[in-house]
Amino acid sequence: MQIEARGLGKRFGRDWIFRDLTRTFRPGTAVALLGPNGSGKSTLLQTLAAYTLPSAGELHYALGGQAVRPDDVARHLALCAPALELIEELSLAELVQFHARFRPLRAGLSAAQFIERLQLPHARHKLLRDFSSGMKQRVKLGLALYAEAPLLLLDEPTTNLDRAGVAWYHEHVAATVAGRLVLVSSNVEEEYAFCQERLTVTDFAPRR
Ligand SMILES: Nc1ncnc2c1ncn2[C@@H]1O[C@H](COP(=O)(O)OP(=O)(O)OP(=O)(O)O)[C@@H](O)[C@H]1O
Repeated sequence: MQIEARGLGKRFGRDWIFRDLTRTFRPGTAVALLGPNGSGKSTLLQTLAAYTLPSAGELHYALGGQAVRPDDVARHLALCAPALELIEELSLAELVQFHARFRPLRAGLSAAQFIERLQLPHARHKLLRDFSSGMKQRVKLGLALYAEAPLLLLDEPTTNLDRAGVAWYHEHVAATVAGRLVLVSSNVEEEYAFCQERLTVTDFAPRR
């Protein structure tokens, strides 16, 4: 997926979060969206993902050289974000099966192999509501990383992960990012260290 932002701006009420952002995000690139708490990283991520409308400027999307309408971008993206809820009433095996109906796993990857990659085979019949917060985060990340989607959005991806979980994240990011456009919203160096490009949201904050 390629995203071209021209003069992009977003405001809530009278407050501009960012303005005049012009940049092309190319496939095969990982971009870290940086800035302090409340600076607008998640808002920028959501705007680029066409989850929320920009207040100014234009966004153009393309896949394999073909234009993609903003309304259709959701079909091509995989997202892991703190606000994203898992269906707590399902077991892990049920969740993976359900999720794959809407966002298929990468070609050739079975549900059983996917659960192995999560290193959670012992928990396959456990209900999500009984998972620890770190286990849930690993599931959320895995579903995004191993989805067949050319746009990968990671918002604070190592939230709730311990050292082993962070090592797991690094290994599986390295295995899945090739060829995709990856946007990582973060304040934690180790979760975006793999990104070739950086964008600091406050560089586009209007002076108050
Ligand atoms: N729906 C909304 N309505 C009004 N203001 C909002 C809305 N969403 C976000 N904001 C405001 O926009 C600003 C940027 O918020 P955002 O969550 O994008 O920051 P962030 O850089 O991701 O923060 P953090 O590092 O704390 O996650 C904040 O001042 C926030 O209060």
